[in-house]
Amino acid sequence: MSKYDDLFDETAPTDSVFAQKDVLDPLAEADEIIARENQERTLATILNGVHEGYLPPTVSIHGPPGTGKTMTTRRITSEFAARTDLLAVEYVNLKDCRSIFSAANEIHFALTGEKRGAYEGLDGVFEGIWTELADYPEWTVLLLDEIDHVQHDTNYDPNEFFYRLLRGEGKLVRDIHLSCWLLSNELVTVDLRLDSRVESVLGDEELFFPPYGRDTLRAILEPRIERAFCDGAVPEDSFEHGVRKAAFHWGDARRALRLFRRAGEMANDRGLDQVTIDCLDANIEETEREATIEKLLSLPPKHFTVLVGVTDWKQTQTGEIVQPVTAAKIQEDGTLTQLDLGDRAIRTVITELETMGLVETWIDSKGDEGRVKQIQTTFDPQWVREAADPYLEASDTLSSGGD
Ligand SMILES: Nc1ncnc2c1ncn2[C@@H]1O[C@H](COP(=O)(O)OP(=O)(O)OP(=O)(O)O)[C@@H](O)[C@H]1O
Repeated sequence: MSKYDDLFDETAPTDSVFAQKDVLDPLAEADEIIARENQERTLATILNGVHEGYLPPTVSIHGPPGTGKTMTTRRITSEFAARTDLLAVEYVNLKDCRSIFSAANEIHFALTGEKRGAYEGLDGVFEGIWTELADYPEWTVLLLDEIDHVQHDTNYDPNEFFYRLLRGEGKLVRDIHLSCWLLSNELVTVDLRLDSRVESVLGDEELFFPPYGRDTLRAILEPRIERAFCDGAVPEDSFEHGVRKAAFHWGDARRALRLFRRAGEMANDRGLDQVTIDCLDANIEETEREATIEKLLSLPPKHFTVLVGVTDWKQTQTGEIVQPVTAAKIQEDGTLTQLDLGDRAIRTVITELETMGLVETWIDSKGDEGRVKQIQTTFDPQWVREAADPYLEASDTLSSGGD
């Protein structure tokens, strides 16, 4: 027997708690969309506008991660398109687009299967988009997922991108009816500094997907847990506990699925035949850490930099991060000077970070200094440090020293 025979024998699933683990993969198509009837109805009503000759130029679909935005929007648009020749739908994910040009090129690719060379510029890409769309059905819905990843870059301004997409000459000349549905978590407009001509179109139609509460998460998870695990492997009290924790911490179906998958893996590792409450609890912190780091990585540069300022201004000799801090202390941070953020800008960003639930603030009376705002992260500040390297790697703005 080779060492690999032993290895594979040792790691082979015997007495696994799982019956069909892939049912817990959030990318697997859910059979049914649960508890999004209102959103489905709103989107269906918008789509039915084609029978009256009108679709809004934009529909902003926003809400926290894992709340069913992508799944609901893709399903309803494709079901509608399958029932009429009047409308086509295309889906583009902009998550990995690091520049305005690459975002436009990604749309070009979705429509034509090809990308344009950088030398053709935004003009070339949009010309290609309009030429292709001219041969599409009368109406096209373009789903632009993770639109909040589009950022200022050194060559183009997002206003330019949105203006061309929504109002472009090439589109008008060819009389193309395009409705752009913009899917995002939050803050599409905050860091883009969009001008009023673009903002007025972006504000067209809005649809919010709130986080899931306990009952909805239970309804989403129940059929999947039942299929994913062996009979009796997830006792009622463990299931309820997991649902309650997931609703409390995230309200996010994707993370809830991940939590149960991990807890099941832990039960297997421990040789248990049931997923215990302990297995769930042990994985909550890890899922929370991943969730927060994911959120940090999707922040605009100035928000991320201010968080670095909040967590980085002072450490003890053992490397412990000292919190809370004041806005004045944050300003002492070197990276902030690179981005040239003034006192007011920092305060605005802090308020936005607070709205996102990433920091908490309070006012302290400091004798002669008067009243001073104290700021600290709502999560383990070390996670900002963990996110820093991958963030810098992906960011043109910060790694090149600001724009
Ligand atoms: N209402 C629901 N019914 C059934 N499954 C759901 C529902 N909402 C979410 N899910 C599950 O969670 C996964 C994640 O949902 P989805 O990708 O639609 O979230 P999202 O809001 O677009 O997230 P993000 O903002 O991170 O892109 C889905 O693939 C599906 O497995």
